[in-house]
Amino acid sequence: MSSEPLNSRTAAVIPAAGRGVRLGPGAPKALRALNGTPMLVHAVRAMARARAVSLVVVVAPPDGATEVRTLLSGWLLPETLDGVEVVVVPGGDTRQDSVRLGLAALPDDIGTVLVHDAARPLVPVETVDAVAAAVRDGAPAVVPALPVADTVKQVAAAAETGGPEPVVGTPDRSLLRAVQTPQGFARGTLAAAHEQIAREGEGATDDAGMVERLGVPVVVVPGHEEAFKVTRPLDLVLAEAVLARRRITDGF
Ligand SMILES: Nc1ccn([C@@H]2O[C@H](COP(=O)(O)OP(=O)(O)OP(=O)(O)O)[C@@H](O)[C@H]2O)c(=O)n1
Ligand SMILES: C[C@](O)(CO)[C@H](O)COP(=O)(O)O
Repeated sequence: MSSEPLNSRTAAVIPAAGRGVRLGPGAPKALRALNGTPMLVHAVRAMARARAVSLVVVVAPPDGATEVRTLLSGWLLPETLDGVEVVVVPGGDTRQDSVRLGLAALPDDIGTVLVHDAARPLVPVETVDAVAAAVRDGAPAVVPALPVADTVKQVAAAAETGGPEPVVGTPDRSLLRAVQTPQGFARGTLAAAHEQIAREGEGATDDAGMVERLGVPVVVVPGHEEAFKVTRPLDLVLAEAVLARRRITDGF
């Protein structure tokens, strides 16, 4: 069982401080529009719609917190947020730093934390609810994930030759999962994982990976195809197509 008090609240931390280098030149990725609405606004709405979430901490580019605050106050009218509070703090040089800075902004009564990439703006609310429920049911760390569709090859550590890379193995695909966000945590577990990683000076590309290094169990719940990460230009095309379909089928 989780050691979090039963009456504690759930917050979502949204790291949104990345540049979006792989997306190509332009504004920071989280501020770029999808069908006219900034990606970050979609992401905040996705978190605020979740039953459990009562606070959203947006981690803005290090020098962009004021701009992001202004942008969000224009897009997110309080009456559309159903009482969910939105706070903006400046981020850091890496995703890991940004999440740590977001965690530092949480009030004491937050016991469950969902960490969600601004770059996954279209995650369905059912996925967010499932992650939050699994944490509140006692799992200290929960990741949504999908089976891997491609066969995956492991290659040798980068050679300097620039020639073809030698394959050293083919992991059993049925045991692999592609993980998404939001990843959900008992707050104490996530804070301890970030503290350990910062002390050891190591890096990790996701928060659950840090928790694994603590030796704390991480569990997987089903992810969703629409929770994909907008990383490269083609992902923008897919995201806008999903939004256009939602407008027809769901009316938003
Ligand atoms: N210093 C950073 C770097 C990344 N992120 C956030 O982490 C999430 C996942 O990162 P990714 O998709 O890799 O975004 P970028 O770092 O912006 O992309 P790229 O690597 O292409 O520059 C994004 O919401 C991004 O804004 C962050 O908050 N702070
Ligand atoms: C957290 C994450 O989205 C899980 O898939 C991913 O690890 C972020 O990685 P990136 O290198 O910042 O794209």
